[in-house]
Amino acid sequence: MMTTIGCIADDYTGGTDVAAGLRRAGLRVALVFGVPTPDLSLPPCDAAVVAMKIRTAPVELASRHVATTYDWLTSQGVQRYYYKYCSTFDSTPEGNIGPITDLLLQLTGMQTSVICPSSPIHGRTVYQGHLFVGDRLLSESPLSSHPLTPMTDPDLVRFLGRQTAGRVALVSWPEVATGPSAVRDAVDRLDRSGVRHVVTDAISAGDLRTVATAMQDRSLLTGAAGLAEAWGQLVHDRLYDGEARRDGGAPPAPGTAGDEHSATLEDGSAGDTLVLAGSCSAATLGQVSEAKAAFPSYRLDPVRTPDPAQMLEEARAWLQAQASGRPRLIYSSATPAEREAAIAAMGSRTAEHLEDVLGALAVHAAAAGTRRFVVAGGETSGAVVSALGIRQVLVEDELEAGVPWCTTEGRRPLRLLLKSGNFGSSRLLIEAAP
Ligand SMILES: Nc1ncnc2c1ncn2[C@@H]1O[C@H](COP(=O)(O)OP(=O)(O)OP(=O)(O)O)[C@@H](O)[C@H]1O
Ligand SMILES: O=C(O)[C@@H](O)C(=O)CO
Repeated sequence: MMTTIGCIADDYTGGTDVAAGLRRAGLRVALVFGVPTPDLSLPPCDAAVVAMKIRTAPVELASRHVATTYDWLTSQGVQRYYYKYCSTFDSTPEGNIGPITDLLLQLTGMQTSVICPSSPIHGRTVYQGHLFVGDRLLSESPLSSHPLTPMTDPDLVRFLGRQTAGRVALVSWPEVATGPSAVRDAVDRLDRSGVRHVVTDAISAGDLRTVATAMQDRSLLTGAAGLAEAWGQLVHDRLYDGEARRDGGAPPAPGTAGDEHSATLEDGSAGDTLVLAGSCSAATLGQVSEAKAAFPSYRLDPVRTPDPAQMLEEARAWLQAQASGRPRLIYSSATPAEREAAIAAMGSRTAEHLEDVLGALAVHAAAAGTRRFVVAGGETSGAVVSALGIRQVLVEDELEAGVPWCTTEGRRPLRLLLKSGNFGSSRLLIEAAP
């Protein structure tokens, strides 16, 4: 079986989100965490997602990781590439969306790419080049106070223009509404005039389908999970001509069936769930507040304990004192004012320290027998998954849109739910930890 789409996601929850979208499109999806090493090979799948931790990495480092990943995907037979960034375009004026797209254009030999973060299933839409979160402009949404990538400019053409030397232009909604050939003609025209990045409006799943149809034969598309799902549907229809979309379709693990994995875990340790929250998004803060009322919780508070080693020690002692077989929550999630106080107490590396502490706590819990981990936040998920040494997972059912369960291979699999900061209903953490 040929792997048709190779997707490079710039953070771990972005990886699970896009894997869920491709799976929803009916494709068999493999999900790899971190820069793949040459010894790693893909299981049979239609689409492969490599989830990386490069959203806020220095441009040079992120570019190196992407080039290595691109080569690896190519060595696995991939011929079409998707660069998945956040549906809220999380990045800084320095990068990395512009520089990484430029690099992938160069590697694929393409002149232009579409830039389409629209993901209506999550309430993200792009109109006249402006990114909306629900009914608010990006700059008026809670993303404007994100701890790592505060998004204060909703104009994607202008904002991306700061990240790249390439020309950026817009294909606006009236052209998208006209249909795939109008979009194709508009992009071709811009292509000929030297434009490298074409922001495309899209306010509905139908618009994404139009953009995907127009661009489906290109070697490189970029966007959030929405465009990937639309592209995945076209690929599915081509690969499985006339077949109904299968419900999911994770690739089978060598020697075991995914369902057996789930059954073992559900039988033995469903209650023994550790919830780790590092996301400070509005959605996560609401979910943490509900979860705190439902099961034992512990707050990592840099103001109370500014020394990271001591913070880890105290949290580990708390964890050890909890009865096993019950959900537990450890969180650093905080409001903007609390974060400011945290940074004043712990210093400029506060975010990194907190990620490290949460990762170390996951390792500690796994050694003590916990098999289910629920993690809130992309960077936080990256830290936890790396600390646990997880390289590859099967993508299974979504608990909520864009939040799928993932299962590791092997005799004692771990179940992971990696939740994007802004995703999910207020009860998501409770639903995830029965
Ligand atoms: N109390 C705190 N003070 C300062 N920084 C914090 C605090 N708690 C968490 N952080 C940091 O904030 C960052 C949150 O980013 P993360 O990607 O995990 O969540 P998110 O951005 O909401 O999620 P996503 O990327 O999925 O949208 C992490 O680096 C985390 O360590
Ligand atoms: O696109 C999104 O909003 C998410 O998949 C994400 O990238 C969160 O980090």
